[in-house]
Amino acid sequence: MSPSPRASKPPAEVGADKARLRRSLRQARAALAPADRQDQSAALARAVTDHLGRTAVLPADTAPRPTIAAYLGVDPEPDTAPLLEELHRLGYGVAVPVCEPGYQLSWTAWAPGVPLQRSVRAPVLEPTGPRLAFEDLPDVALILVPALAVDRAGHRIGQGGGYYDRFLARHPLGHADAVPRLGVVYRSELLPAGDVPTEPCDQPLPGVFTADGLLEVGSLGPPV
Ligand SMILES: Nc1nc2c(c(=O)[nH]1)N(C=O)[C@@H](CNc1ccc(C(=O)N[C@@H](CCC(=O)O)C(=O)O)cc1)CN2
Ligand SMILES: Nc1ncnc2c1ncn2[C@@H]1O[C@H](COP(=O)(O)OP(=O)(O)OP(=O)(O)O)[C@@H](O)[C@H]1O
Repeated sequence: MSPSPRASKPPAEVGADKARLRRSLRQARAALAPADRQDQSAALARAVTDHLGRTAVLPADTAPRPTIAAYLGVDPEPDTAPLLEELHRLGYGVAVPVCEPGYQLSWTAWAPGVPLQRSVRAPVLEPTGPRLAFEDLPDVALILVPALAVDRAGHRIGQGGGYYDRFLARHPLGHADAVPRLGVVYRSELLPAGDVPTEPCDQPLPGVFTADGLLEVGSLGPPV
């Protein structure tokens, strides 16, 4: 009997499919005009802060606002600097990831002007300040997840380290302690459902921000 088209592929084949898709997504991302990237980054910042304004249960004015677990976008990723600055201005705590051995993430506080250094493990910038376990961040309201693309089923493909899959697997969606997590991509990186190859360890996202706003997976349109 021939395998059904929906039968799961061997892991090595999925890995090769992901590597191919990553290559073409990186090329397409690098080919976006800088002005387009900048416009979309500004619109992404508005999309995230609009969403928080609608959904966050804000404590009294005197209390600190919750923490947003964000990241520092590195060219040609969406530039998250305008977003991080606005979150800080609004009084949110902002934390960004630090790459640790074994593809683990720790977290460190970000504020405008904090000293940054290039990670020894990945081509990203990280604040030099004290590192915290995620569990020690105060009151995290949202995890913003970097991605090269997200499909309309909520499947994400990232840079290939598996950092976020490992991290999110510690607080899987549906568990009582799961913190909301939403992807961040350029418009062209929101793909038809099924276009992102998946492995069992991939952590799905319940939604994704583009420059057009938040798309929740339940409302991402008909299956393709
Ligand atoms: N801004 C940002 N920070 C992040 C992530 C991210 O995706 N974006 N990560 C998300 O997990 C972690 C870092 N992981 C990364 C792993 C690899 C590459 C990367 O670009 N690697 C190679 C490509 C190698 C190849 O061609 O296969 C490179 O040097 O270009 C980037 C980030 C934590 N911090
Ligand atoms: N929970 C996990 N435990 C062990 N290995 C894992 C886990 N999650 C992912 N991996 C492994 O990490 C590698 C990279 O995973 P994947 O291709 O999904 O990366 P990615 O999501 O694109 O990267 P990133 O999260 O760093 O942006 C794969 O070999 C995958 O099997």
